[in-house]
Amino acid sequence: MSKNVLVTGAARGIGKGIALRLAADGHDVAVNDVAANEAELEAVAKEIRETGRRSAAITADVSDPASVTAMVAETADALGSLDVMVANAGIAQVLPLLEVTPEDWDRMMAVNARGIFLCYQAAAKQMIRQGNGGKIIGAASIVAHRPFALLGHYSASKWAVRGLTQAAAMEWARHGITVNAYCPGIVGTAMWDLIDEKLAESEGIRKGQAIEKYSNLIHLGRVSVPEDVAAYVSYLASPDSDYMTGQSVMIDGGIQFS
Ligand SMILES: NC(=O)C1=CN([C@@H]2O[C@H](COP(=O)(O)OP(=O)(O)OC[C@H]3O[C@@H](n4cnc5c(N)ncnc54)[C@H](O)[C@@H]3O)[C@@H](O)[C@H]2O)C=CC1
Ligand SMILES: CC(=O)C(C)=O
Repeated sequence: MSKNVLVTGAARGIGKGIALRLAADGHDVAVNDVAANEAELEAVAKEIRETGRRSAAITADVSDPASVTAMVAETADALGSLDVMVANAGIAQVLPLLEVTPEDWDRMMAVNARGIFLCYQAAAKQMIRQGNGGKIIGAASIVAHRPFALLGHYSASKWAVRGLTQAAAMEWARHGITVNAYCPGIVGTAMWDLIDEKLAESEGIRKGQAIEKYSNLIHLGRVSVPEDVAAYVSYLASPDSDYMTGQSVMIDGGIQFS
Protein backbone atom coordinates (compact mmCIF):
# COMPACT_ATOMS: atom_id res chain seq x y z
CA MET A 1 0.00 0.00 0.00
CA SER A 2 1.30 3.43 -0.94
CA LYS A 3 2.34 5.60 2.01
CA ASN A 4 3.27 9.25 2.36
CA VAL A 5 6.88 9.62 3.43
CA LEU A 6 9.31 12.37 4.43
CA VAL A 7 13.07 11.80 4.22
CA THR A 8 15.43 14.40 5.72
CA GLY A 9 18.96 15.02 4.46
CA ALA A 10 17.91 13.65 1.09
CA ALA A 11 19.79 15.87 -1.37
CA ARG A 12 22.56 13.25 -1.56
CA GLY A 13 24.05 10.12 -0.03
CA ILE A 14 22.04 7.69 2.08
CA GLY A 15 18.99 10.00 2.29
CA LYS A 16 18.77 10.27 -1.49
CA GLY A 17 19.16 6.48 -1.78
CA ILE A 18 16.34 5.95 0.72
CA ALA A 19 14.04 8.47 -0.99
CA LEU A 20 14.54 6.85 -4.41
CA ARG A 21 14.08 3.33 -3.01
CA LEU A 22 10.86 4.24 -1.19
CA ALA A 23 9.53 5.88 -4.38
CA ALA A 24 10.43 2.72 -6.31
CA ASP A 25 8.49 0.76 -3.65
CA GLY A 26 5.41 2.79 -4.66
CA HIS A 27 5.35 5.50 -1.97
CA ASP A 28 4.99 9.26 -2.40
CA VAL A 29 8.09 10.89 -0.96
CA ALA A 30 8.76 14.45 0.23
CA VAL A 31 12.46 15.23 0.56
CA ASN A 32 14.27 17.68 2.80
CA ASP A 33 17.71 19.21 3.03
CA VAL A 34 19.34 22.53 4.00
CA ALA A 35 18.72 25.57 1.77
CA ALA A 36 22.32 25.48 0.50
CA ASN A 37 21.52 22.15 -1.23
CA GLU A 38 18.22 23.26 -2.76
CA ALA A 39 19.23 22.58 -6.38
CA GLU A 40 20.32 18.98 -5.62
CA LEU A 41 17.17 18.48 -3.54
CA GLU A 42 14.92 19.70 -6.36
CA ALA A 43 16.71 17.26 -8.69
CA VAL A 44 15.89 14.36 -6.32
CA ALA A 45 12.22 15.44 -6.16
CA LYS A 46 12.15 15.62 -9.97
CA GLU A 47 13.68 12.14 -10.23
CA ILE A 48 10.93 10.82 -7.93
CA ARG A 49 8.18 12.52 -9.98
CA GLU A 50 9.64 10.94 -13.12
CA THR A 51 8.92 7.52 -11.58
CA GLY A 52 5.23 8.48 -11.41
CA ARG A 53 5.17 9.15 -7.66
CA ARG A 54 4.40 12.49 -6.00
CA SER A 55 7.17 14.48 -4.31
CA ALA A 56 7.91 17.85 -2.70
CA ALA A 57 11.29 19.43 -1.98
CA ILE A 58 11.28 21.14 1.41
CA THR A 59 14.32 23.07 2.61
CA ALA A 60 14.66 23.24 6.39
CA ASP A 61 17.36 22.93 9.03
CA VAL A 62 16.38 19.94 11.19
CA SER A 63 18.03 21.45 14.27
CA ASP A 64 15.52 24.32 14.27
CA PRO A 65 12.20 23.50 16.04
CA ALA A 66 9.99 25.94 14.08
CA SER A 67 11.43 24.76 10.75
CA VAL A 68 10.81 21.10 11.63
CA THR A 69 7.19 21.80 12.63
CA ALA A 70 6.67 23.70 9.35
CA MET A 71 8.37 20.93 7.33
CA VAL A 72 6.05 18.25 8.72
CA ALA A 73 2.98 20.45 8.10
CA GLU A 74 4.16 21.14 4.55
CA THR A 75 4.60 17.42 3.91
CA ALA A 76 1.10 16.63 5.17
CA ASP A 77 -0.32 19.49 3.04
CA ALA A 78 1.54 18.40 -0.09
CA LEU A 79 0.93 14.63 0.20
CA GLY A 80 -2.25 14.49 2.33
CA SER A 81 -0.67 12.85 5.42
CA LEU A 82 2.62 11.77 6.94
CA ASP A 83 2.79 7.98 7.40
CA VAL A 84 6.55 7.37 7.46
CA MET A 85 9.23 9.75 8.76
CA VAL A 86 12.86 8.95 7.92
CA ALA A 87 15.00 11.26 10.10
CA ASN A 88 18.22 10.77 8.19
CA ALA A 89 20.01 14.15 8.21
CA GLY A 90 23.30 14.18 10.08
CA ILE A 91 26.79 15.65 10.19
CA ALA A 92 30.18 14.24 11.16
CA GLN A 93 33.44 15.70 12.41
CA VAL A 94 36.78 13.99 12.92
CA LEU A 95 38.51 15.36 16.02
CA PRO A 96 40.36 13.95 19.04
CA LEU A 97 38.20 14.33 22.14
CA LEU A 98 40.95 16.46 23.73
CA GLU A 99 40.37 19.05 20.97
CA VAL A 100 36.57 19.02 20.81
CA THR A 101 35.33 22.44 21.92
CA PRO A 102 31.96 23.05 23.60
CA GLU A 103 30.87 24.66 20.30
CA ASP A 104 31.86 21.50 18.32
CA TRP A 105 29.92 19.38 20.82
CA ASP A 106 26.82 21.62 20.66
CA ARG A 107 26.79 21.71 16.84
CA MET A 108 27.06 17.90 16.66
CA MET A 109 24.28 17.41 19.19
CA ALA A 110 22.10 20.12 17.62
CA VAL A 111 21.91 18.31 14.27
CA ASN A 112 22.41 14.64 15.15
CA ALA A 113 20.57 14.37 18.48
CA ARG A 114 18.22 17.37 18.76
CA GLY A 115 17.48 17.26 15.02
CA ILE A 116 16.45 13.60 15.18
CA PHE A 117 14.43 14.26 18.36
CA LEU A 118 12.60 17.19 16.75
CA CYS A 119 11.80 15.13 13.63
CA TYR A 120 10.60 12.16 15.73
CA GLN A 121 8.44 14.40 17.93
CA ALA A 122 6.88 16.46 15.11
CA ALA A 123 6.16 13.29 13.12
CA ALA A 124 4.62 11.54 16.14
CA LYS A 125 2.34 14.53 16.86
CA GLN A 126 1.19 14.53 13.23
CA MET A 127 0.63 10.74 13.22
CA ILE A 128 -1.30 10.84 16.51
CA ARG A 129 -3.56 13.59 15.05
CA GLN A 130 -4.13 11.42 11.97
CA GLY A 131 -5.04 8.44 14.17
CA ASN A 132 -3.67 5.69 11.90
CA GLY A 133 -0.33 4.93 13.54
CA GLY A 134 2.85 5.32 11.56
CA LYS A 135 6.49 4.45 11.18
CA ILE A 136 9.34 6.59 12.48
CA ILE A 137 12.83 5.66 11.35
CA GLY A 138 16.09 7.37 12.35
CA ALA A 139 19.74 7.40 11.34
CA ALA A 140 22.02 6.03 14.04
CA SER A 141 25.32 4.32 13.13
CA ILE A 142 27.55 1.40 14.03
CA VAL A 143 29.23 3.94 16.33
CA ALA A 144 26.02 3.90 18.42
CA HIS A 145 27.12 0.36 19.39
CA ARG A 146 30.90 0.53 19.00
CA PRO A 147 32.44 4.04 18.91
CA PHE A 148 35.29 4.88 16.52
CA ALA A 149 38.29 6.81 17.87
CA LEU A 150 38.42 10.42 16.60
CA LEU A 151 34.65 10.30 16.10
CA GLY A 152 33.94 10.61 19.85
CA HIS A 153 31.33 13.39 19.93
CA TYR A 154 29.76 12.02 16.73
CA SER A 155 29.56 8.59 18.40
CA ALA A 156 27.92 10.15 21.48
CA SER A 157 25.30 11.82 19.28
CA LYS A 158 24.45 8.46 17.68
CA TRP A 159 24.19 6.72 21.08
CA ALA A 160 21.65 9.44 21.88
CA VAL A 161 19.64 8.43 18.79
CA ARG A 162 19.70 4.79 19.91
CA GLY A 163 18.41 5.66 23.40
CA LEU A 164 15.80 8.05 22.04
CA THR A 165 14.60 5.38 19.59
CA GLN A 166 14.00 2.91 22.44
CA ALA A 167 12.18 5.46 24.63
CA ALA A 168 10.03 6.76 21.76
CA ALA A 169 9.13 3.18 20.80
CA MET A 170 7.83 2.57 24.33
CA GLU A 171 5.90 5.86 24.59
CA TRP A 172 4.26 5.81 21.16
CA ALA A 173 3.44 2.09 20.81
CA ARG A 174 -0.06 2.75 22.16
CA HIS A 175 -0.64 5.05 19.19
CA GLY A 176 0.33 2.32 16.73
CA ILE A 177 3.62 4.06 15.93
CA THR A 178 6.78 1.98 15.60
CA VAL A 179 10.19 3.62 16.03
CA ASN A 180 13.39 2.02 14.75
CA ALA A 181 16.86 3.19 13.72
CA TYR A 182 19.37 2.00 11.13
CA CYS A 183 23.05 1.69 11.94
CA PRO A 184 25.21 1.69 8.81
CA GLY A 185 28.89 0.79 9.00
CA ILE A 186 30.92 2.55 6.31
CA VAL A 187 28.93 3.92 3.39
CA GLY A 188 30.76 5.53 0.46
CA THR A 189 29.17 8.98 0.60
CA ALA A 190 30.37 12.59 0.92
CA MET A 191 30.38 12.06 4.69
CA TRP A 192 32.98 9.28 4.44
CA ASP A 193 35.02 11.31 1.91
CA LEU A 194 35.32 13.96 4.60
CA ILE A 195 36.09 11.43 7.36
CA ASP A 196 38.74 9.79 5.18
CA GLU A 197 40.36 13.14 4.36
CA LYS A 198 40.47 14.25 8.01
CA LEU A 199 41.70 10.84 9.28
CA ALA A 200 44.43 10.93 6.61
CA GLU A 201 45.49 14.41 7.77
CA SER A 202 45.56 13.42 11.43
CA GLU A 203 47.38 10.11 10.85
CA GLY A 204 49.83 11.50 8.26
CA ILE A 205 48.68 9.06 5.56
CA ARG A 206 47.45 9.72 2.03
CA LYS A 207 43.80 10.38 1.20
CA GLY A 208 42.07 7.07 0.54
CA GLN A 209 44.27 5.12 2.93
CA ALA A 210 42.06 5.56 5.99
CA ILE A 211 38.97 4.18 4.27
CA GLU A 212 41.14 1.36 2.86
CA LYS A 213 42.29 0.54 6.41
CA TYR A 214 38.72 0.42 7.71
CA SER A 215 37.53 -1.49 4.62
CA ASN A 216 39.94 -4.30 5.48
CA LEU A 217 37.87 -4.85 8.65
CA ILE A 218 34.64 -5.42 6.71
CA HIS A 219 33.97 -9.14 6.55
CA LEU A 220 31.77 -8.88 3.45
CA GLY A 221 34.76 -7.33 1.71
CA ARG A 222 33.38 -4.03 0.47
CA VAL A 223 32.33 -0.59 1.64
CA SER A 224 28.55 -0.28 1.48
CA VAL A 225 26.47 1.88 -0.84
CA PRO A 226 23.32 3.89 0.03
CA GLU A 227 21.18 1.17 -1.62
CA ASP A 228 22.31 -1.35 1.05
CA VAL A 229 20.89 0.90 3.77
CA ALA A 230 17.82 1.85 1.70
CA ALA A 231 16.87 -1.83 1.36
CA TYR A 232 16.64 -2.15 5.14
CA VAL A 233 14.71 1.13 5.46
CA SER A 234 12.32 -0.18 2.81
CA TYR A 235 11.60 -3.10 5.15
CA LEU A 236 11.17 -0.77 8.15
CA ALA A 237 8.66 1.30 6.14
CA SER A 238 6.68 -1.79 5.12
CA PRO A 239 4.01 -3.78 7.00
CA ASP A 240 6.55 -6.63 7.25
CA SER A 241 8.17 -4.76 10.16
CA ASP A 242 4.89 -4.06 12.00
CA TYR A 243 5.89 -6.13 15.06
CA MET A 244 9.34 -4.60 15.37
CA THR A 245 10.00 -1.47 17.45
CA GLY A 246 12.81 0.16 19.43
CA GLN A 247 15.55 -1.55 17.41
CA SER A 248 18.82 -0.08 16.09
CA VAL A 249 20.10 -2.70 13.67
CA MET A 250 23.57 -2.70 12.10
CA ILE A 251 23.95 -2.88 8.33
CA ASP A 252 27.71 -2.99 8.38
CA GLY A 253 29.04 -5.94 6.39
CA GLY A 254 30.18 -7.47 9.68
CA ILE A 255 32.69 -4.75 10.68
CA GLN A 256 31.25 -4.97 14.21
CA PHE A 257 33.03 -8.33 14.65
CA SER A 258 36.49 -7.00 13.76
N1 LIG B 1 28.28 7.51 5.48
C1 LIG B 1 28.39 6.63 6.48
O1 LIG B 1 29.32 5.80 6.49
C2 LIG B 1 27.42 6.61 7.61
C3 LIG B 1 26.41 7.54 7.76
N2 LIG B 1 25.56 7.46 8.83
C4 LIG B 1 24.48 8.43 9.02
O2 LIG B 1 23.59 8.39 7.90
C5 LIG B 1 23.04 9.69 7.66
C6 LIG B 1 23.32 10.09 6.22
O3 LIG B 1 24.73 10.09 6.02
P1 LIG B 1 25.43 10.33 4.58
O4 LIG B 1 24.44 10.24 3.51
O5 LIG B 1 26.62 9.50 4.57
O6 LIG B 1 25.89 11.86 4.77
P2 LIG B 1 26.03 13.03 3.70
O7 LIG B 1 26.86 14.07 4.36
O8 LIG B 1 26.45 12.51 2.39
O9 LIG B 1 24.51 13.54 3.58
C7 LIG B 1 23.86 14.11 4.68
C8 LIG B 1 22.81 15.07 4.19
O10 LIG B 1 22.19 15.65 5.34
C9 LIG B 1 22.06 17.04 5.12
N3 LIG B 1 22.03 17.78 6.38
C10 LIG B 1 23.06 18.01 7.24
N4 LIG B 1 22.66 18.81 8.23
C11 LIG B 1 21.35 19.07 8.02
C12 LIG B 1 20.39 19.84 8.70
N5 LIG B 1 20.71 20.53 9.81
N6 LIG B 1 19.12 19.91 8.20
C13 LIG B 1 18.79 19.23 7.06
N7 LIG B 1 19.68 18.49 6.35
C14 LIG B 1 20.93 18.42 6.83
C15 LIG B 1 23.31 17.40 4.31
O11 LIG B 1 23.15 18.66 3.67
C16 LIG B 1 23.42 16.22 3.37
O12 LIG B 1 22.71 16.42 2.17
C17 LIG B 1 23.68 10.61 8.69
O13 LIG B 1 22.84 10.75 9.80
C18 LIG B 1 24.95 9.86 9.08
O14 LIG B 1 25.40 10.23 10.37
C19 LIG B 1 25.66 6.47 9.75
C20 LIG B 1 26.62 5.53 9.65
C21 LIG B 1 27.58 5.51 8.58
C1 LIG C 1 29.94 8.06 9.57
C2 LIG C 1 29.76 6.89 10.46
O1 LIG C 1 28.81 6.78 11.18
C3 LIG C 1 30.72 5.94 10.41
C4 LIG C 1 30.67 4.86 11.31
O2 LIG C 1 31.56 5.99 9.60
